[in-house]
Amino acid sequence: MVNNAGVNNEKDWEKTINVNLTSVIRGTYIGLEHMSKKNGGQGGVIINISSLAGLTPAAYQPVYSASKHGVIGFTRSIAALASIGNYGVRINTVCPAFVDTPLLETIEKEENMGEFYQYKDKLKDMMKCYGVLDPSLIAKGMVSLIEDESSNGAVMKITTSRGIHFEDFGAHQTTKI
Ligand SMILES: NC(=O)C1=CN([C@@H]2O[C@H](COP(=O)(O)OP(=O)(O)OC[C@H]3O[C@@H](n4cnc5c(N)ncnc54)[C@H](O)[C@@H]3O)[C@@H](O)[C@H]2O)C=CC1
Ligand SMILES: CC/C=C\C[C@H](O)C(=O)/C=C/C=C/C=C\C=C\[C@@H](O)C/C=C\CCC(=O)O
Repeated sequence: MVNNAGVNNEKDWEKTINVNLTSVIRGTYIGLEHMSKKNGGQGGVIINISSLAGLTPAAYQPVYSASKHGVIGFTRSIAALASIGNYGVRINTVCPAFVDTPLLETIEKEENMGEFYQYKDKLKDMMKCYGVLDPSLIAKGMVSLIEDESSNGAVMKITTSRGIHFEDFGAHQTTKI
């Protein structure tokens, strides 16, 4: 199961939270209800789509970034639970940088960018600097996650400079305290 739907809308930012985060949580719970071996399901893989903006600050997309940070926190947590509870379901996050899809056109619209519309050229400069990925590379990353039985909870990043790779949260998968 892939929870992929997403919007970039800083003007209607509640919608961004609803679509990008609330729906991912709801979708994951529905998926687990059907897939978890605890419920008589056959197991499987759930992939939740976040973004590189879920790992770094995004100055002109603060709520988009918050929603994507939320996806990572929720997914890593529920993946840990799935492992402890022997659900037989692996759950992962994928964080692409810019990808060549209609989503990128939203930066040209005041109705999406709201007060951050004035910074649209800065976002375009970022795209020029970091490049724009072909969607096929995201599909390739997802297939490799589905095939890799050892990576429950892992956060995959996909960038033009480093290709498909993983965020390193350290051996204990947590922060220093
Ligand atoms: N394009 C990019 O640069 C990047 C995109 N992403 C994420 O990838 C995912 C896919 O986005 P893209 O294909 O790039 O954008 P897109 O705009 O081409 O596709 C988004 C899809 O979400 C669906 N959607 C939006 N609101 C919905 C709703 N309320 N109910 C059901 N479906 C809804 C749309 O119908 C559309 O099919 C999103 O979660 C996005 O945040 C992550 C990183 C980079
Ligand atoms: C603008 C349209 C809406 C969303 C696009 C997408 O979801 C998004 O947020 C894309 C972000 C792309 C970021 C690209 C580069 C970012 C660079 C640095 O800030 C990241 C720094 C470190 C990552 C290093 C790595 O592990 O590769």
